[in-house]
Amino acid sequence: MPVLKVSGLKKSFGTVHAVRDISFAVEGGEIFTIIGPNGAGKTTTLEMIEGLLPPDSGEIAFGDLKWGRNTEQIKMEIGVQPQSSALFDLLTVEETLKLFATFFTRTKPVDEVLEMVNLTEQRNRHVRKLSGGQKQRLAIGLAMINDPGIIFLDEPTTGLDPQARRNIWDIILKLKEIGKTTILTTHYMEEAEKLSDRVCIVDQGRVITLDTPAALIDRLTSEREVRLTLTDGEAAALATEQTASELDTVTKIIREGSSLQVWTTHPENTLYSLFGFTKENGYRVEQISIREMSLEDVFIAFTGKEWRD
Ligand SMILES: Nc1ncnc2c1ncn2[C@@H]1O[C@H](COP(=O)(O)OP(=O)(O)OP(=O)(O)O)[C@@H](O)[C@H]1O
Repeated sequence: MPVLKVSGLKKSFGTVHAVRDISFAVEGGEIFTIIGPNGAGKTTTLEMIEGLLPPDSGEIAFGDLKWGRNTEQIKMEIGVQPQSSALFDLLTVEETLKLFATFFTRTKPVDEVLEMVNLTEQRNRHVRKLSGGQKQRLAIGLAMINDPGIIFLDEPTTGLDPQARRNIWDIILKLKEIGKTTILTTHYMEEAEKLSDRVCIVDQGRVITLDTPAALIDRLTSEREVRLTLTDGEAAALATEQTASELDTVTKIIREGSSLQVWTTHPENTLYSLFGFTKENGYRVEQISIREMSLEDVFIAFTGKEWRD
């Protein structure tokens, strides 16, 4: 049984349809990531699931538990990372954790939480003195203070530098190691690809597609981009372009000077044919590569939009 099942969620604000139709199920222990462009409805979806915002319609079930009927039990089972702007500047890290611990009957020892989010050394530091990354780690610590099974992290790495982002990734992976379920939203494609067991792409309030990062990428790999650069200049590249355009497996070619980008359904066969041609004509190939597909390509293919962080 999934630990969370969401069916047909809808939410409008006046005339804005923030969430039009969102359904998915999350299995225990997975890192489940919702990605989508600005305004796609990610935060609205999370807030409905977290019980902070009532949906206009749709169902949210944590196993057998539902908001309204089992509100107190659900609050014990989930951890929500507060916006770091909601932290109290004049409290220390430890005081903040202890304060949040008073909201719950069951709590994880503060020392363990400090250790998990790597803030043991900063335990006596005031919140206002923390770096952006440290504040975010504290916010994640607050989400785990009641030792929940399911943790919601809404864009935990937005605005952080690459090292601070990686520190947060380590915490998310540690949570997985100890069997927690994490539901994450992010703007960063690389992050979704690296961390997620499954990725749900949302756009305009709807689920566009949902699968493992590898499976999503596989769906696109029927076509690959082969790049080659010839040492013998533009004329050689032109002739090679002509040959490539006659191959059945080639769907698109872009030539810039002596470099070619060739999209093909069969990269190996295409390369054999092109190498045959260049060898026959005495052209030398300086560089060659087959580009790896990324989750970013999947996003563009499914939404028709360029990805911007
Ligand atoms: N309280 C609100 N009142 C009115 N409109 C809202 C409210 N909250 C969200 N919206 C609108 O609903 C849409 C979805 O917003 P939401 O914040 O859920 O998207 P998001 O995917 O989380 O975006 P971002 O990546 O920018 O955080 C947007 O058009 C937003 O302006």
